Amino acid sequence: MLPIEQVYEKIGVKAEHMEFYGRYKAKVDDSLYEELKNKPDGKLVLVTAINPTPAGEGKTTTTIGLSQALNKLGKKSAVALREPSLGPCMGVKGGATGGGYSQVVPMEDINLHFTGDIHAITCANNVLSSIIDNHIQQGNALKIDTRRVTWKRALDLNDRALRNVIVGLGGKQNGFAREESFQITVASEIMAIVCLCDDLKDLKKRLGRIIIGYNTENKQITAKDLKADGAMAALLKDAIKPNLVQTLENTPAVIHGGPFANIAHGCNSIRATRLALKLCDITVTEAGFGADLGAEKFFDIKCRIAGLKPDAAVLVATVRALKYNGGIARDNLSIPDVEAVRKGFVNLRKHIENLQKYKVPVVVALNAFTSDSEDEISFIREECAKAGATFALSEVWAKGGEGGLELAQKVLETLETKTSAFKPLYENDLNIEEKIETVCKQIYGASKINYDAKAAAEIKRLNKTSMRKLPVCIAKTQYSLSDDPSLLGRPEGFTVTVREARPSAGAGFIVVLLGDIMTMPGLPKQPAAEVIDIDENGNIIGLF
Ligand SMILES: Nc1ncnc2c1ncn2[C@@H]1O[C@H](COP(=O)(O)OP(=O)(O)O)[C@@H](O)[C@H]1O
Ligand SMILES: O=COP(=O)(O)O
Ligand SMILES: [Mg+2]
Repeated sequence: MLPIEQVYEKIGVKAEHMEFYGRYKAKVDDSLYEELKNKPDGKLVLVTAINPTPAGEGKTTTTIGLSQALNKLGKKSAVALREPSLGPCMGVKGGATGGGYSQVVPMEDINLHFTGDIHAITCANNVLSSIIDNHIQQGNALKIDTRRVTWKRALDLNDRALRNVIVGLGGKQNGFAREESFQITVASEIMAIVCLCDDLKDLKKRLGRIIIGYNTENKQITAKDLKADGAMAALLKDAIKPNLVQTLENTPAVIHGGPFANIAHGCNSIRATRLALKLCDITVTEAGFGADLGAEKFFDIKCRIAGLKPDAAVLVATVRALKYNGGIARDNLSIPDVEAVRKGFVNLRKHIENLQKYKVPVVVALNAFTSDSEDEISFIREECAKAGATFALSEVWAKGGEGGLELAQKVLETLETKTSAFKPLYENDLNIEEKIETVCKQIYGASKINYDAKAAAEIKRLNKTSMRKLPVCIAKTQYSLSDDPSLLGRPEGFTVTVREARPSAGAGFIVVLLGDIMTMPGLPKQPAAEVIDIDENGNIIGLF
């Protein structure tokens, strides 16, 4: 690693703009963006993927490798990534710093506590919870209905035992007993607000707008009603500043905000992306899980709110995920099987069609695994050609930037020869059901949408308020285009069920939960935590 100021001096960032967190990490405050804001933006490339296996298909790895390759070709390129959550780190997927020779470093720091942003977001979330319960204990002047507190406590871990708890037990001195639920911090509305706010002033306004629940006269109660917005903003003073680190090839990596894309909007912060666009020719960013989740939310929420216009999209596919979508069990995904690849190819084709609906040029990147066979790779290359999709084989995991030259050249060609006519999928003036229907039918391929009674009533109520014009943020399984994780490939003619709808008035979208999606994941049978350790020299081992 190079001392972090040496990495950023190359793209014009002076040390005086940087707040150092050791030699290899820094934060940057608004003064740098203020100096650069009249500069023209560089190009914006989104990296998304087909529906993944539980291990993930290499979007973050490809994002990093592509940017390294673009730098090798003499372009000034940076990555804009999300921060890892401790949930997956200790759970199934592990960290979120890429892999192989395409990683951001120092990976142990970034994957664990980084610069404390997610801890600060957890505290801001929970100071609001403590103020709510204290308000009720101290006479409840706002007449908060303790059965209708919608605000949840947060913790950045996978802990199913916290999904449904009771707080306030133990008698009068401990407050009023009520049902409570924890969500993982990356699903918190505070995380979304940090990712979508323009600056400190906007952050505070958004925090004040958070709806924490309703009172006994059915009036919605906000964080501002409880005078909590100031303290929350104070706790987030540093968390709203983007983090600067580097890749294994010493190229710039701006990392900030960490919402998942299944239970939240899945994109890194607007502030980090805007900054990267001023600092370099090509910003490569990513959005979580498959294009039905991360890319849809990147386009219809982040780009809409920020006025960003993506210039190209890289759609990551893997032989293993195509076979998984072709019906092969997880344990057999390394066995060559062109027939299974052919069957699963329908998923890739659907995502190509979906991305074309946003009028953004697409490049398919096949993220090569050592277990891939020549026949499987050739089949995918030929089928992409038949589908008229630009294709590149990416070996960035095994070779770093060197392995991404074909992909970088295809992306550069696309940027030079194809124009993006990006447009969100739906207009703000549709009502909430119409927005849900547009995404579910056009992107997922659903033929019918069912609404649980409670969700239908809440949507009916929201349509009568100014929140009718907000975009929807659909939470559903990442494994299937539908809301049923067992329906792989390209399911058609299916029905999805809206279980819950709730306003994130601060973030500026309506959260819509489909199927059995939960906002507090659980740990698996063998959590990654079991293989993480620290040796006598203080080196962390087992983190991946
Ligand atoms: N080509 C590859 N070969 C082997 N492992 C890979 C490859 N690409 C990614 N991985 C690993 O797969 C996991 C998921 O990669 P990641 O880039 O985090 O995917 P995503 O961002 O799509 O979830 C990581 O552990 C990463 O190291
Ligand atoms: O929200 C999920 O992000 P990844 O797909 O990068 O794990
Ligand atoms: Mg990722």
